[in-house]
Amino acid sequence: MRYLTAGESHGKQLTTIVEGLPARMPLHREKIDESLIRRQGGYGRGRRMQIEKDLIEITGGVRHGYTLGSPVSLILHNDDFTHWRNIMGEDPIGEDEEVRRTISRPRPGHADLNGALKYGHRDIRNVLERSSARETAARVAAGAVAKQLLEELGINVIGYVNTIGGITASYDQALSFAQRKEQSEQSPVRTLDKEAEQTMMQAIDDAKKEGDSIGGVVEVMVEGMPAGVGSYVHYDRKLDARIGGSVMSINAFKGAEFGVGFEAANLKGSEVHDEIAYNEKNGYYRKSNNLGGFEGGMTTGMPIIVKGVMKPIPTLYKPLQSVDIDSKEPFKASIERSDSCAVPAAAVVMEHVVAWELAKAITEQFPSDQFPKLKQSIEEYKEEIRCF
Ligand SMILES: Cc1cc2nc3c(=O)[nH]c(=O)nc-3n(C[C@H](O)[C@H](O)[C@H](O)COP(=O)(O)O)c2cc1C
Ligand SMILES: C=C(O[C@@H]1CC(C(=O)O)=C[C@@H](OP(=O)(O)O)[C@H]1O)C(=O)O
Repeated sequence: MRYLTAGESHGKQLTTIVEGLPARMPLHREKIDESLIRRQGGYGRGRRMQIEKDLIEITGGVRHGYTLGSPVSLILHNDDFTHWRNIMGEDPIGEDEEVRRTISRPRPGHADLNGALKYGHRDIRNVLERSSARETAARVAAGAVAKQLLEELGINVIGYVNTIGGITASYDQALSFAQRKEQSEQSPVRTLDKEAEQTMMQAIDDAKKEGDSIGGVVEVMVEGMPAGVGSYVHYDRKLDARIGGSVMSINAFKGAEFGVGFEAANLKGSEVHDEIAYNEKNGYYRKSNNLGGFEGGMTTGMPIIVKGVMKPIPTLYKPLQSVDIDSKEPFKASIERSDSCAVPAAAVVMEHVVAWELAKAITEQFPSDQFPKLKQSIEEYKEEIRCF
């Protein structure tokens, strides 16, 4: 499976083309919409999210609620385009001053300066339109398709907030998938810790008041993945590495860790490695899950626990020092309308990029032209490893 996205933040629409999905898989548009609406929410977002109402239009690859095996094409209209028609239209510009006004003061922390240098854009708008995290809506659409494939196979994925602006949620590690899902969905900051929620919201308000921004950590939990998905034989088939790369590809994400992650550096082997046990009902299982569901680039069959760290949003209402690329004079960076904290929204994005990588690995490993055969093959594999 693979997908491509196209579209600018204030352009007409975002397009996602998903290729390689099994044929005859049920696909519900409403479930994609649910994911998109969840991504739009979360405390700390700016005014743009009040303008957009992200709903998907399926324009190919699906008939009467089932995939055909042909590419699935998903369209997401940018409602804000009506305000940007002059600035973002594809036709050559005329003499209108308003249209020709360009952005020449790159924001530290965004893609502005590097993108301008790389593509030779003197108008930084040509960079920021595509580097904007608006594109994560198109990625969530692809992930929502992947989630439907996984759900049909009994695999569930949920993302929630672990830390915002230095405030870390504390919660019982034994919380079930269903509890994590319910609690995160009820929380305005999508955390599992009711007490930390208020302090997190206060931290977002404080940052906003100061014209500043804050980041955080999000966590994704996956239940129901059978052991042995992924591979140890080549770097590019190690599933934890693929997930890590995908998490890092989310705008503003700076790192990923599985299970105890970086803390492993401070622990002994006996404190890290998850002892192996067996019972007839479930087959092999681990007595702990310190490694977050991966060994040797393959799933262990334990829940996958992966964290991603998001830096603070680069656009600041109290802008940082920058250099105007026209005059070369020092200036304050340009101020674009912005979120002050997008960590809760990013939890939904990460949930969907992880889901994509899992669905992709499954369709590579099992026969996947026809969805009923894929489902049957996974059932047989689960039984095989239970008795192994
Ligand atoms: C959901 C989400 C919303 C974001 N909103 C903004 C925003 O409003 N303003 C901003 O400057 N950056 C925002 N970002 C972060 C930038 O898109 C990101 O920092 C930029 O693309 C540069 O890429 P890098 O940080 O990965 O290096 C957001 C990121 C995510 C995931
Ligand atoms: C549009 C989205 O996020 C945008 C991501 C973003 C950025 O620089 O990454 C900047 C802001 O764009 P705007 O200036 O239009 O308000 C965010 O709103 C979205 O998440 O759908």
